Amino acid sequence: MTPMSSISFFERFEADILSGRKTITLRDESESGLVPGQELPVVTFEQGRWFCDIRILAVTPLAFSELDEEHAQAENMSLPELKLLIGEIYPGLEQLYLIRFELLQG
Ligand SMILES: CC(=O)Nc1ccn([C@@H]2O[C@H](CO)[C@@H](O)[C@H]2O)c(=O)n1
Repeated sequence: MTPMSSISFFERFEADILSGRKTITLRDESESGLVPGQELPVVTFEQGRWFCDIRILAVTPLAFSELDEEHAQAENMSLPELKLLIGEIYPGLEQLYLIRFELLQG
């Protein structure tokens, strides 16, 4: 599988990522090949516009049913909001991957 050379986020999460309020993302298997220690550029999903670089800290399988308050807090939202959002992005998908990351400075 070709390694991912960038990761995209919906533009509406840009401010949360840049402020350090959002430190995880939940993705499907197609984006689970990231490796701890890997540094990569972050672009908007809508325009492909670069807005920061991140370092991957961990990639862990996580079932939708295991989502808890701690995950929601790391997403800077409530648990019901997070579950609704995941259900919209990945309808019916149980097997998610939790990707922890840190923001790299300038
Ligand atoms: C193409 C594609 O899937 N793009 C995605 C997928 C997910 N996410 C965010 O990650 C968290 C958990 O899913 C939530 O904050 C989501 O909004 C995102 O920004 N962009």
